[in-house]
Amino acid sequence: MEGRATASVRVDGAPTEATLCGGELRWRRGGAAGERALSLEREVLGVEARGKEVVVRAFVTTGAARARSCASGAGAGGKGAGRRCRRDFVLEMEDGEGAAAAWGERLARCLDSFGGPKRLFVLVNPFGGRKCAKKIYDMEIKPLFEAAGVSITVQETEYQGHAREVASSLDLGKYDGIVCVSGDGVLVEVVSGILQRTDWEDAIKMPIGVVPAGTGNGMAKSLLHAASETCSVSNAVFAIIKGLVADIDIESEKYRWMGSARFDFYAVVRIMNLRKYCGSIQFVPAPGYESYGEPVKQVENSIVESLEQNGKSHPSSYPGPSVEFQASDWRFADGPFVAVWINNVAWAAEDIMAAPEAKFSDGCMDAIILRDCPKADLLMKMSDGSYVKSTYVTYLKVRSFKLSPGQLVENPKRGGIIDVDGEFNNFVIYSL
Ligand SMILES: Nc1ncnc2c1ncn2[C@@H]1O[C@H](COP(=O)(O)OP(=O)(O)OP(=O)(O)O)[C@@H](O)[C@H]1O
Repeated sequence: MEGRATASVRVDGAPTEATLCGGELRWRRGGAAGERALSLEREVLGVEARGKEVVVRAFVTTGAARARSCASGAGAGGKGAGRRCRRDFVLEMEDGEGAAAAWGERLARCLDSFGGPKRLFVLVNPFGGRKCAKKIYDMEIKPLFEAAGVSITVQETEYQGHAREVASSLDLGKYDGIVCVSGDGVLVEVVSGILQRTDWEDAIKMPIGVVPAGTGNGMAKSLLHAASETCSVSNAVFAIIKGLVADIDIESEKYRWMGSARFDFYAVVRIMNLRKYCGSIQFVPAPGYESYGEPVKQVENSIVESLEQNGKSHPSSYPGPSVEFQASDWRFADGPFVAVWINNVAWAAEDIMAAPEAKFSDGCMDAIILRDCPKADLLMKMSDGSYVKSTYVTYLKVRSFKLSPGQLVENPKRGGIIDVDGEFNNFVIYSL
């Protein structure tokens, strides 16, 4: 961080002194307005010298949220800030163009030191959610990237599976990150595409961001919630520009949680409508959960074979998880079940906290097993995750999981639905 610098400036025509110190830009405002402080890291997107003026492009917290964060000592624009809005501040340098250019460079160097992305590849799914991702991109996302001086290459997805194809062949050397303006489905496709690449071990290091523009947006909600941010389009874009998400220690563990299953790092297995289904589950419990279920005497060969098959269709792509579990590690539970969910992020959608104990990097999947439950009881308590305390719910962490779905109890001719983030499956195994 550079040392303290001061300059005589005019703001809104009034003379004052600007100070840059410790990553904060301050100046005194006229009348009772007092001092204005901008945190370059948490509030400034970009800066431009224009003649005698330095234009500071900011994304500041507003009203009550700002007052609260200052009063609590969190500093302007600190974590947990509420609504933000775009605002330009113009500092007119008393010493003319040379001073403006020097201050512009000084501020730009400080912003660069935070390491935000300079070149992003953005995938927009025009069919996600309420089909307004394109409009969201034009109205809310593009202006923020432009203010931050980020160079953008945009690609609209044209059909299902397109994002996977693009990610599998994209020239990653040209970009600092991939951003999905979509729901979770396109994000999953991007990760799958990257894992199909022959250079997947390097490619998986590419930062991937998501801006919520789908129906559920569970991953965007989970990431922003973990960073104590409200789930919104602008907060997601700001987090991408500022690398705030990386601050919460996802970066170092990215490979682990993304590589945790071949097809999904965020997987929800659902049997909907509170009907009861036969079937069974087998799992390797995480440490501390060994008492759940019953011991399995002999692991079916199919489990081992299926896990070993992971990745074999593309010899040089991601080979799938290596499995070293012994037969004695496996346990089982038989149905009937109302629902079986496997998650490794907390939020399944913006308003459904499916797995309140899920952590990005704990090396486990969270299994939620519902044997029976009054429907109203379940729906009411899902928004805050407290439904897992219900006596009808079993919640445990597992290292490996197999679901063998059965038929509907009331109608053996009908099976349930297995949903892996929107894609139907007949038979599912997840392993870490
Ligand atoms: N142009 C397109 N036409 C049809 N389908 C598309 C197109 N582009 C992408 N898709 C598909 O749309 C599906 C859903 O996308 P996405 O996840 O963005 O939104 P969502 O399903 O509304 O949100 P969520 O997954 O959070 O519930 C993906 O499977 C993707 O392959």
